Amino acid sequence: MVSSTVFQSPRFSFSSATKSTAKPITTTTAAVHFPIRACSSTEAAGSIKTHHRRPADENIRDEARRQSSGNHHGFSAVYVPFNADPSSTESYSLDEIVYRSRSGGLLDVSHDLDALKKYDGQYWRSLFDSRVGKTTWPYGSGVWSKKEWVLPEIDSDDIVSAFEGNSNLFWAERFGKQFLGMNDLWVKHCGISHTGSFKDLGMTVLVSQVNRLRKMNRPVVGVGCASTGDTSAALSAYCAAAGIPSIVFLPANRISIAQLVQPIANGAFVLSLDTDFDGCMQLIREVTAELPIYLANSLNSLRLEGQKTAAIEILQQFDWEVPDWVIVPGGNLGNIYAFYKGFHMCKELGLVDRIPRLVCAQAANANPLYLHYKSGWGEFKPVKANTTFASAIQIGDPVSIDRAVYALKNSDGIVEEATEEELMDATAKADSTGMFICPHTGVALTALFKLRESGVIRPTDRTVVVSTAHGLKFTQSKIDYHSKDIPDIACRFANPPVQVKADFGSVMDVLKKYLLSRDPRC
Ligand SMILES: Cc1ncc(COP(=O)(O)O)c(C=O)c1O
Ligand SMILES: N[C@@H](CCOP(=O)(O)O)C(=O)O
Repeated sequence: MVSSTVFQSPRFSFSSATKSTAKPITTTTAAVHFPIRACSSTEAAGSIKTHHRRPADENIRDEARRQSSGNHHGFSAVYVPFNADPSSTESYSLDEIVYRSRSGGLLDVSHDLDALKKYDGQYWRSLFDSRVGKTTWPYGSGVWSKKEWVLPEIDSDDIVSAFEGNSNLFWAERFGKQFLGMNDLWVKHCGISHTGSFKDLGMTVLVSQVNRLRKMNRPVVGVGCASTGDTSAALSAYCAAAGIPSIVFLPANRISIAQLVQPIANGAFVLSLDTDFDGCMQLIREVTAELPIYLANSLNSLRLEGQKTAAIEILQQFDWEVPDWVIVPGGNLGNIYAFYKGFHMCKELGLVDRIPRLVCAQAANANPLYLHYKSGWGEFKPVKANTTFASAIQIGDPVSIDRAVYALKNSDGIVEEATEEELMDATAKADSTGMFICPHTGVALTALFKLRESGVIRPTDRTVVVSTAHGLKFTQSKIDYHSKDIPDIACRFANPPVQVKADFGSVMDVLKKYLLSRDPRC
């Protein structure tokens, strides 16, 4: 007999290749200068075997410092107004503390592409491939393995990293076949990461730059963010690792316990505010304009430099073949632009010859981008975001709206939405095939279901769904679903535990019934 009371049972503790003519970049691996040329990854791996272990009293940061060859290649980046008129000359050093352009618009980190183009696509592919899976500082990180494209001028010694990135690209074989008739469906597990979400990719870059600014005696006493949970978790962890004070503004009672406890445990100064995320965002912007607190939300374009590496990684994991679709759940809308930027840079610099079509997926309860798209990109109107199980994207007035629109227009993109029932059903279906995804990934999967049903995405299209956070951060939503404890939602795929008397006969009866129901011959 199935009963929701079994969730109190102690057994179910639910209740609680062309060679470049330019001089090669010298990168350090284990103990020697390792000139990376346009070589295959096998060649690179072969060289590693000859390396000696570093001296016992030296750590990997010391080793990188000793071997540092500096940035002799002239790679550089500056802030420029986002989507600026080509005639604009406005730009700022990344060592300035600036989040907005003179006209109040967004900024973008602009790389010296001419310098990067001195090396061809094969060169960059080989360089990036040669760094995967190593422990060399800082290239062991999936973000810093692309350092020349991220923050080319930062000293490796200033980098704060947990060797984030290099996340699993999972072939969703059974889910794709059973529910979607798809053969080439993949999930990029960005949530399998240091603090359990893709925010680590951006935060390693932002906190590293803050570390550099503080060493330069710039007025940065702490770093602050507004958060629906994941940004604050990443910020507090990276700041704690570097000994930098972090301050987080959280909307009271709107984030999961697992997310709340992360900044608390990492020693952040946590303000729980009686407002929603948009209210917190407004407050942190006002506060960072007055106090020496550096803004860590994705309004700060530094973050997106790290996040864009997930797109590069996807290409790399497909051996530099381009997928047809990439689906990303969207809230404050920095990430969809970060993906666009990563793909676009790879095309611009000759690593690939096209970019995938992007889909941004929103919860119907917090869908300002979807409404904007449906209006034919008319006038953008923020909304009051309602409660959603996808709580990290409960955002009504996204700061990166202009970036998202740009990314979608330039990738022949689509915006979809998911109701609460759709996103929870999609999550349960995915989990039933061995995943354990967060509700935001459920939003992205719902978009995929809809685009498959309408025939826009074809059965053979290579499709990547970006999973943005670890499912373990959102267990309460799964408990509610599998308890069938959600008003107005049928919870059709719930799988509650069965309460059964602790005697052999009762257990056998239940098991026989179950096995019969599962026997394909019956
Ligand atoms: C788990 C999760 N998924 C998706 C998003 C959306 O990312 P973005 O705000 O960059 O659109 C966020 C944060 O907003 C998040 O925390
Ligand atoms: N989901 C985010 C919301 C803030 O987004 P950000 O990318 O602008 O920091 C969070 O986890 O706080």
